Amino acid sequence: MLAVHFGAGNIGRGFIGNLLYHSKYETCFVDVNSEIVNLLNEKNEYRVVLAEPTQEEVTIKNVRAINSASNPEQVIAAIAEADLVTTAIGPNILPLIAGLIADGLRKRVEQTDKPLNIIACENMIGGSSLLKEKIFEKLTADEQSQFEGRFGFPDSAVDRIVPNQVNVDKLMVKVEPFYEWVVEEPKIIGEKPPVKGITYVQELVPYIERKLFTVNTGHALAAYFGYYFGMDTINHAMENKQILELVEGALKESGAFLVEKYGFNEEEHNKYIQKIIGRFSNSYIVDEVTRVARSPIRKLGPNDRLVSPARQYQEIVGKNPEYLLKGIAAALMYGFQGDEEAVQVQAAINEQGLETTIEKLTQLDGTSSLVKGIIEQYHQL
Ligand SMILES: NC(=O)C1=CN([C@@H]2O[C@H](COP(=O)(O)OP(=O)(O)OC[C@H]3O[C@@H](n4cnc5c(N)ncnc54)[C@H](O)[C@@H]3O)[C@@H](O)[C@H]2O)C=CC1
Ligand SMILES: O=P(O)(O)OC[C@H]1O[C@](O)(CO)[C@@H](O)[C@@H]1O
Repeated sequence: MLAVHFGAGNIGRGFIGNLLYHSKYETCFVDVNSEIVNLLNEKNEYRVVLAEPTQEEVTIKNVRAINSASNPEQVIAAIAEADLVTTAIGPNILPLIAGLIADGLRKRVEQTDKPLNIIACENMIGGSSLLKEKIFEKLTADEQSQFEGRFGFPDSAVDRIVPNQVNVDKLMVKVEPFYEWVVEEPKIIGEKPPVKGITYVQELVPYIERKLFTVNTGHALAAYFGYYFGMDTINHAMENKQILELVEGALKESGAFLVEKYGFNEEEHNKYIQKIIGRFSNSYIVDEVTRVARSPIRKLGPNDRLVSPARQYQEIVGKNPEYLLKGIAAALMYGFQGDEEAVQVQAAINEQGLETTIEKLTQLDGTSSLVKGIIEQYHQL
């Protein structure tokens, strides 16, 4: 079985590639980083090390790679033959690979009528659906109806913390032991990809909201408050009592609406929160706050990990959240010069003012109590 995976980065090698290998796939990575592509083709294997006391190590074999910038025709040929296509490249990059995938699918229909599933493994709601939309924009109406029944784009939720790392062995990747990959079954076309480690569910939304608004909300808050209080890494931030309380406070707020909305068991959900806080505090992982805080414009978006839980808390619980709004304020203050989006946010606040910037980024109404609450928290910080 052949899997074509876009993005040979942390999640690509450390998580998805790992599961694909253990499920007997040959994995063809597609990336634009020529160093990583060349190394993968030279070695055809790499190591994954677990960030825990045992430092257990596995060797992932049966891998190769294609540089899509220089060899797009090879990517097209690989998609035409693939049994599964996956991505872990970042939400902002998905639209950029849509044309190449569309060409691959065109070639495939000339060669075979075998169905294919394309699964985006990104930190976002509806990643595969977005990729489908962008691919379908490239197609004629006839192609759209032909592709509709043949290619599935099930959405998915992926959870595994893999920090940025510089290792002597450049292919080696250190990952936390925990992982979860949930895929929506109804949108699969043909047989379910037999990947050991995928949990197939009938309805993904509760899983992805629980994950995004707990793991990613808490992580982002640890990063934004960590940066605000001058911390370098997430586990150092979590050692700070004040930050721990702020993160726990926000997760109790997101938990309150998640439990109400989806009927999760409250006690189980509290255990889930504590488990996640434990994962953030893993001292075997050196995860810089600037990685977890990256791309604040994306993270301040209306459907992302900060604004969506704040809005849903207000709608479902019936009052303004406190910690989530404080977290949004901390994200607005994030001024790391090495992050282009952080620089843009600071410039927007200086040039257009706080309220207009909040409105533009979050798409919340400037007169709403949520925006007023964010402004109040911003001035208190
Ligand atoms: N690192 C983590 O702990 C987690 C990350 N994620 C999500 O997984 C996705 C990937 O994140 P990471 O692996 O951490 O990022 P990363 O930066 O380590 O890897 C991304 C890879 O995509 C490649 N890439 C960029 N543009 C490309 C293009 N046009 N075509 C092909 N490849 C391209 C890059 O060269 C890089 O190797 C993101 O959506 C992230 O939110 C999800 C869960 C956990
Ligand atoms: O990858 P994003 O969306 O920038 O979010 C940052 C953080 O969220 C996580 O992916 C957790 O799932 C972190 O490991 C991580 O990097």
